[in-house]
Amino acid sequence: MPATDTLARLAEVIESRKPANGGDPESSYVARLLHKGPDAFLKKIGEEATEVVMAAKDADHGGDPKKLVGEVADLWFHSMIALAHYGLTPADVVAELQRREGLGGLEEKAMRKVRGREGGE
Ligand SMILES: N=c1c2ncn([C@@H]3O[C@H](COP(=O)(O)OP(=O)(O)OP(=O)(O)O)[C@@H](O)[C@H]3O)c2ncn1[C@@H]1O[C@H](COP(=O)(O)O)[C@@H](O)[C@H]1O
Repeated sequence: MPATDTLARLAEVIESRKPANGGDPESSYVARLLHKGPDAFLKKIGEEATEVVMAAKDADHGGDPKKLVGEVADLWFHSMIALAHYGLTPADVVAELQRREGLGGLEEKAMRKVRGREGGE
């Protein structure tokens, strides 16, 4: 099954947990975070990003690299709650990655610098 299908299905569940859609903070973790608002889920994103870094550093020191999978899943999941709150979907992120396909990071950085200079003239 394509990974994007899984992300789309999860996005639908998250959407259904919004307060406006009847999400119940008593019975749903997602509804609880959405009910608490951006400070709550943005804090979780910061924590999960730190855990990704820590899992990678552990792997550098002989730990199991597979632990990264769980930490990245937590980061993606909480980022998807933020996307939903701001009216965005994983499809928007995939579209952005598709737009970037074939455009090297160094090339893109050089283009930004040229645009910056032109903007400053
Ligand atoms: N993918 C996830 C998912 N990943 C992680 N989590 C929860 O995220 C929470 C935070 O993870 P932590 O490791 O930080 O746990 P913690 O230390 O208890 O954190 P705190 O909440 O206390 O800050 C945990 O309770 C996890 O169970 C998730 N909860 C839900 N989902 C998906 O969201 C769907 C809807 O969930 P509900 O809204 O809860 O029904 C589920 O069916 C799943 O598909």
